[in-house]
Amino acid sequence: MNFTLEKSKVAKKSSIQITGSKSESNRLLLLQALYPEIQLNNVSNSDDSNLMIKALASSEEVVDIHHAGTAMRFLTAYFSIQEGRETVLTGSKRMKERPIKILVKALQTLGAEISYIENEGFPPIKIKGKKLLKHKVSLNANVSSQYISALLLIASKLENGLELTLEGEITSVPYIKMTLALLDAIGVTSLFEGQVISVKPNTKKATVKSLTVESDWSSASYYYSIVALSDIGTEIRLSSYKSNSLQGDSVLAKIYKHFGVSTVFQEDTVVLSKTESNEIALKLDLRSAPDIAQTIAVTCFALGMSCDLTGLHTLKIKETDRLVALKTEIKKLGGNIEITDESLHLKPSNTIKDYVSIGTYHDHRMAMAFAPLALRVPIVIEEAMVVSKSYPTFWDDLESIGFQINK
Ligand SMILES: O=C(O)C1=C[C@@H](OP(=O)(O)O)[C@@H](O)[C@H](O)C1
Ligand SMILES: C=C(OP(=O)(O)O)C(=O)O
Repeated sequence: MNFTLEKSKVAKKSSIQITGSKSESNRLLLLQALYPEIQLNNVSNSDDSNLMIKALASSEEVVDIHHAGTAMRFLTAYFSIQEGRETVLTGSKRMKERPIKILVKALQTLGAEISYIENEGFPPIKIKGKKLLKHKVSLNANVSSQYISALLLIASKLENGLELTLEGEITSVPYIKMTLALLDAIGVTSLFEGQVISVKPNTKKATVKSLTVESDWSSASYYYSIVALSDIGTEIRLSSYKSNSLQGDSVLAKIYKHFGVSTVFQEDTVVLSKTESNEIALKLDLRSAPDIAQTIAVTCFALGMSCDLTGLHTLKIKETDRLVALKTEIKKLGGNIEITDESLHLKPSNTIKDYVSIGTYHDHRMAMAFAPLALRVPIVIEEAMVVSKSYPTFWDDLESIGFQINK
């Protein structure tokens, strides 16, 4: 269903409760399957986390994880060590286009039995779970960090642990560090030095009984954009966040200073407020925070700023080719935008066309990144419920702060 967002204005002060990080939740859900004594609080209510919960509880042969990339990658590793179990792991049409060969090859090197059902290198795959006896493997680290996290998550349950050698430039590094920090939190020892990560085997129980997931910073990005496009003095409070986050997207606090958004932590609440800003151009390398590229590009466009974003090589294999999708939709709005295989360049423009119908391409972040434009012009968001992949209550939350949405 398409939603029309009339030109809106947000309340001067408002509060939003976002649920747990999808990335932290999907890691911890897998770790909970390996260490059942762990209890989790504030787990993400996203479709992707619900699919992860369902998949881990399923005893069916076919497990369908729809659009959930982390679930696809993490479960490939998980089912590889479920001795005696045969699983077919499949997903949506787009999932069948998202590469998985680097991970499958690494698992096969460790001894896993995995075969391709349709196209070599892509889901669906058939996994015969068994004990993996090898512990050393090298893999290309420049395509997706999810392959590395997947291996690290099962590493402590391998007989000799794991020694991973990362080849090439390591992409999305904070997500790898998040995985290692969560392993550390349950008592698993690891070391990340240069291009090598090693994880010790662990036959003991987890050293903690319960863990609380921090709320999702990628979801917070849309409120950063909303505050950036609002009047000076506008304030939005988001809970439950930490200043020492494991999520790389918490770099938003630093980045949005360029747009006049200040971030203050008050206990577990983060307070965003709009202040003066005179910046007219932004240059950023986003290889550590790819999921906020769409939000930032749209904020710059709305503010009539020029922007050069680099380090975007992973965007082509996400829910859609996000570089092409951004170019197509920003051009429809009247923007002057160019892209390469790893970058995006936006020239300043001072008009935005109204009632443009924004295509979302089965990508939650296309819908959410363009929504703040309703603070400038009326806009239509196609297939608006795609947001449920990471943030099911997004539209209700936007209405609660003043957005006028015709559903
Ligand atoms: O490990 C994770 O939770 C994620 C890693 C990133 O993927 P890449 O490493 O493929 O860039 C990110 O884009 C994705 O949304 C979540
Ligand atoms: C890329 C994303 O998710 P995934 O790779 O897990 O599908 C995302 O949430 O932006």
